[in-house]
Formats: sequence, structure tokens, C-alpha cells
Amino acid sequence: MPSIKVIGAGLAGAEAAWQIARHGIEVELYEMRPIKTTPAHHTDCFAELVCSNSLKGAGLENAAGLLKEEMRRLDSLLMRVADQVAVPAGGALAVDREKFSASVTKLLEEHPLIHISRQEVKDLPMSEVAIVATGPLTSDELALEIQKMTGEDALSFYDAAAPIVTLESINTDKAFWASRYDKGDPDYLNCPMTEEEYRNFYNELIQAETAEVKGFERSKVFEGCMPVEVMASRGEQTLTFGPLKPVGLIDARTGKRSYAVVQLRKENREGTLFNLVGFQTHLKWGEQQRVFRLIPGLEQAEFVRYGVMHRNTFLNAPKILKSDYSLRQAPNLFFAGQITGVEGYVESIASGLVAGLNAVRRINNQPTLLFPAETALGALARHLEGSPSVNFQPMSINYGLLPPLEKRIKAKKEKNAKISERALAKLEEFKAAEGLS
Ligand SMILES: Cc1cc2nc3c(=O)[nH]c(=O)nc-3n(C[C@H](O)[C@H](O)[C@H](O)COP(=O)(O)OP(=O)(O)OC[C@H]3O[C@@H](n4cnc5c(N)ncnc54)[C@H](O)[C@@H]3O)c2cc1C
Repeated sequence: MPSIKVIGAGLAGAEAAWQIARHGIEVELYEMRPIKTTPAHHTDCFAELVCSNSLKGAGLENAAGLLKEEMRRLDSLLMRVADQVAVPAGGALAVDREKFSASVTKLLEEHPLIHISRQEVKDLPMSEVAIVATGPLTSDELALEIQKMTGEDALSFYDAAAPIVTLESINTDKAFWASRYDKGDPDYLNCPMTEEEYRNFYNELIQAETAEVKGFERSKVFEGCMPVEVMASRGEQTLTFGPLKPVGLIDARTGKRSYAVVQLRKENREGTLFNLVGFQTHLKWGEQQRVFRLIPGLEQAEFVRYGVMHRNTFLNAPKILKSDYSLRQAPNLFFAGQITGVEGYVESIASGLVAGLNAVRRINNQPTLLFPAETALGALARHLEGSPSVNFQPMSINYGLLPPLEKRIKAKKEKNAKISERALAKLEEFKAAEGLS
């Protein structure tokens, strides 16, 4: 009996394994947890939701809702289980995370065609048909293998996030509302610094203790999400030409420009939370509180989230993958999930579904599938071809062709429902033509 290897039983791998098995093909499913875990996972279950329990919008007038509906129509296991364990969440599909992953695990474990090995895979299977779905936290050794194989020297990057503070804890006697050059509404809160205050802040910042991030190298951070302390270490004035630049920010109360300004931007619609713009950081949490409270106006700041940094492994998909999720240089090897550059739970599951179907096609010597561009699945797959909205940055790659659809969704719900209707009709046509059930 031919079989297909699936490496990683996260969201993409679990869905891919199911799709393969339901086509009557044996699956060897490899998962390294609990023998080796990742910094984000907490359980040994498959398809663990590592952070939020939301699978985004449920309605058909939004892109994520359409993507989920298309998956249901292709007998997605994860969608079926999600619907069974849904919890009330307004217009979103949210799930009981424990029931969700426990149920997926049980169904895969009980499937007669799925053989599970709890072990870390360290080599890429080159001769047989296989899917790599090891996620943004792919184990180091395998990541190195992928890097060697693809020749990419930019497989692994680090994402950093800025801290968030409450509005009520900001001293608005010191901070002032304005947007740079008075463009648009004065939506930012600005904390002005004198030269002395800046120097004091700068000296504390460059000496503050950072949290340890295994394997972190400064060279592997995108300029766009460079931690503030790393940027500061380039020179005393770097921040005043970067996130703390004072140009175009005049405090109406004094009519003057300050030596440096820290800007805070609304984090939520209610405007009760603000993030420190450009303050991505991996300082220790206690140090974040100590140093950032030196900023005038933030002396009493209450931090609802501290800045964090995590590894994010992904491929330069437009360069090395085909839009059927296979590797250009090794067509039997497919990639799925966040490692391909897709962002989010739902998108990871969807890529696993399509990669699973295509691996089946490959082993049966049939041409692989390319879903029509009008469908959400087709739009998602096209991010692999490097459609214009795709750039080589983690967490910024969305649906490829879907943003225009999403824009239209905002404009008119009814119109969007029609777009979705057409997408689903196209999907049904495609299913019939390709003999998909
Ligand atoms: C910290 C964090 C928070 C996130 N929060 C959200 C969120 O709230 N909402 C959202 O939509 N998206 C979120 N994402 C993004 C993304 O949707 C998830 O990471 C998603 O789980 C990706 O699915 P995946 O299948 O690609 O990877 P995963 O679900 O991570 O699955 C990969 C699996 O492969 C296993 N594995 C790794 N290496 C090996 C190996 N060598 N051998 C065997 N097994 C291996 C891992 O143990 C894991 O089980 C988050 C990502 C991170 C890192």
C-alpha cells in the first residue's frame, strides 16, 4: 500500500492527514510533542490552538467565513469538529479549545489508515510523497534541513510585539493628542521628552536586561519589527531619527517641538488601550515596566501586555513553492500551514486541506488541483505565486487575492454575500469537474 508522510500534527498537518486518509491512502503522521515541545504549545494534543480560541468570522459576508464554508464543503475534519464544539462568540466561530483538539486527536488516532509516531523528524523525506506542516516553531534541526534543501538563508525570523498600556494610567497632563504634521484626526497620544529625559531613558534602555530567546540573532530580525533596544544600541541618536522622532509633532500647549517624542496608538476600538509605537521589545517584563515608566506621562503606566519576541519559521514561498503547495525543486514534497507564509488558524487549516488533496493526486499520478481564483481556497493558494499583496514578511501575508474582496465586504454586505455565493457556485463546479467529494 502506498502511504504519505505528514510531518507535524498541528492545524495544517491534522487536516492534511484526514484528507489523505479519507481518500483511502495510508498516512504516517509524525508529531514531536510531548517528547519535544514548542514554546507556544501546552498540550500533547493535535491541532492545538496556541493562543486565541477564535476561528474568526462565521458569516459568509467575510473572507474567513467563506474560507471555512468552502472547507466544510470539502469535508474538512477540523471544521466539522469546530462546529461541534463551538461556543457563543457573536459573529465569530469560537471553540472550546480543549474539546476541539482532544476530539481531533481521538478521531485521527482511531482512524485505521492513520499511523501515528510521536517523534521529532530531523530529515526531509525526499523520495516519497510527503507534507511538511511543522509550523512557525519548526524544530531547529528540521528547520536547518529545510534551509539546506531550499538554499534559503532567510528561513527563520523573529517577530516582536510592542507593549500595551491602559489609557486611564497615562498622565494626559504630560502627554498630548496630535498626529504627525496634523494629518487626519489627532489620534495619537504623544509623550514629549526633554534632552535630559531622553538621555536618561536611553541610558537605562541600552543597559536593561533582555529576556533570553534561544537562537536569537540580531541579523534575523526584520527592520520593520526591530526591537527598540536593538535599534537603540546602534547609537544614541538612532531613536530620535526613528520611532522617537519629534518632527511634525508640536505640543499645542507650548507651541514647541520636543527633543524626542514617544507616540502611543489606539489598540482597541473603544480607545481604552494604547500600544507604544515602535516599541517592539524583548526586554524582561520587569525591565519593560521600569524603563518605559521613565517616559514622561507613563510614570504610572499599567501594562496589560508586555512586549514579546518569538521565532517564526517560514519559507520564501513565491520563490520556492508552486501554487499547489509543492516544492519547485522536489515536486513530491509539499508544505502546508504557517511555514508557507499563510497567517492564522483558518488559513493554516485551509492550506493543509489543499496540500492533503494534492499529495493524494501526486501519489495517484494525477495532476494537482488549482482551485479557481474566485474561491477563497484558490485565492489563498495564489499567495504562493507571489501575488502583488504578498511580500516576504512573516505575519503579513494574507489571502493574496482576498484583500480586495475584504474591502468590498466592508462596503456592502449584500454585495459580498453575492460574491460568496458565486465563489461557492464556482467551488461546486470545480468539485464536479475534478471528481471531488
Ligand atoms: C505564539 C503564537 C500565537 C498565535 N496565535 C494565533 C491566534 O491567536 N490566532 C490565529 O489565527 N493564529 C495564531 N497564530 C498563527 C498560526 O495560526 C498558528 O501558529 C497555527 O497553529 C499554525 O498552524 P500550523 O499547522 O502551521 O502549525 P502548528 O499548529 O504549530 O503545528 C505544527 C506542529 O508540528 C510539530 N513539529 C514541529 N517540528 C516538528 C518536527 N521536526 N517533527 C515532528 N513534529 C514537529 C509541532 O509540535 C506542532 O504540533 C499564532 C502563532 C504563534 C507562534
